Amino acid sequence: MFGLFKKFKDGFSKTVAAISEKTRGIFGGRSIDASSLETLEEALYTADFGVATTEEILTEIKSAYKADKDLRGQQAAAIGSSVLKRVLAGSERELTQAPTGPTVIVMIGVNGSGKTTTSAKLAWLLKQDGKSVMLAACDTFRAAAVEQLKAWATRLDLPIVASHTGADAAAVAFDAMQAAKARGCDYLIVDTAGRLHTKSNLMDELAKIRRVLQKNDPTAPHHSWLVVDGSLGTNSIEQARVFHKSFGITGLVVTKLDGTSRGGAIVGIWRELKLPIYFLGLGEQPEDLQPFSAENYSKAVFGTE
Ligand SMILES: Nc1nc2c(ncn2[C@@H]2O[C@H](COP(=O)(O)OP(=O)(O)OP(=O)(O)O)[C@@H](O)[C@H]2O)c(=O)[nH]1
Repeated sequence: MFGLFKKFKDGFSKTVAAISEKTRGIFGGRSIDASSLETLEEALYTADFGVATTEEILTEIKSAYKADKDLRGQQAAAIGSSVLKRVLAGSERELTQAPTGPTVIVMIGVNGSGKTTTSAKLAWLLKQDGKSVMLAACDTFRAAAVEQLKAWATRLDLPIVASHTGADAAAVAFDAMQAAKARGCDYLIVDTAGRLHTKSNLMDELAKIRRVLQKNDPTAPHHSWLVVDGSLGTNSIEQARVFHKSFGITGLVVTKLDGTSRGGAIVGIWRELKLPIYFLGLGEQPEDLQPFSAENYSKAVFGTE
């Protein structure tokens, strides 16, 4: 659904530029040599592909180079791209709808990771697909968060249940769930306050939100997604691990990849956590949330299309 290769290409342009600057455009067409292999290795580390993936890519390119001293940059890029696709096998997951009632998606993450923006973008995407969506403004902690989501709801013409800053987030979730059911909505997207996984009172709040959703539907929430700031690179892995342990994350959204040269981090995140990646944030506009595609990603970062 919705996948657009151009969005991936544009979204990862900083990562691609960083690799190509370092390697002086190795994938452009000229032949590979020992020194370009070395700079490629450096470039892959800089783009945050991590040790295991960088080694895997290099090993395969080196063995192709051994067999053919005239190996072209484009062939090396195709090898890199196919290694990525292999490593990322199983990482994509399409958003599915629950058999009955609203499918409830809860957005979780540390402060500023992009939860509010992602909630709005996802609602827009689903609306484009003909689904009815309701937003729940459960970030009652950050002063401007409720207004921010309300502004998105107005801009995108979406229903929203909101209260005031400081209100009980679980009470908002309860009301939103009832409203979504009463309206027969296909999806309910619950934005929550940013929190550090070390703050137990805020982690308790998440548990409470989950409990009140379950009062209305024992199978809810159907998705508990951790929204991860991709520009933090592999530093976000440990954070994700702890969230997963204490809350049971069912998937990831990786945001802000358009603003970073560390787009390789996605591979490390997948290798370490093995949590499905549903969507990527590749910009600030509604259409910049894209379903994760290992194929598009692999092609975009190695410029093989
Ligand atoms: N470039 C870019 N910016 C993004 C993306 N996603 C979010 N942002 C920006 O990141 C900033 C923080 O996003 P929010 O959605 O407010 O983050 P949040 O997680 O709701 O923040 P808290 O409620 O404080 O935890 C905003 O300025 C967003 O516009 C993205 O994919 N690309």
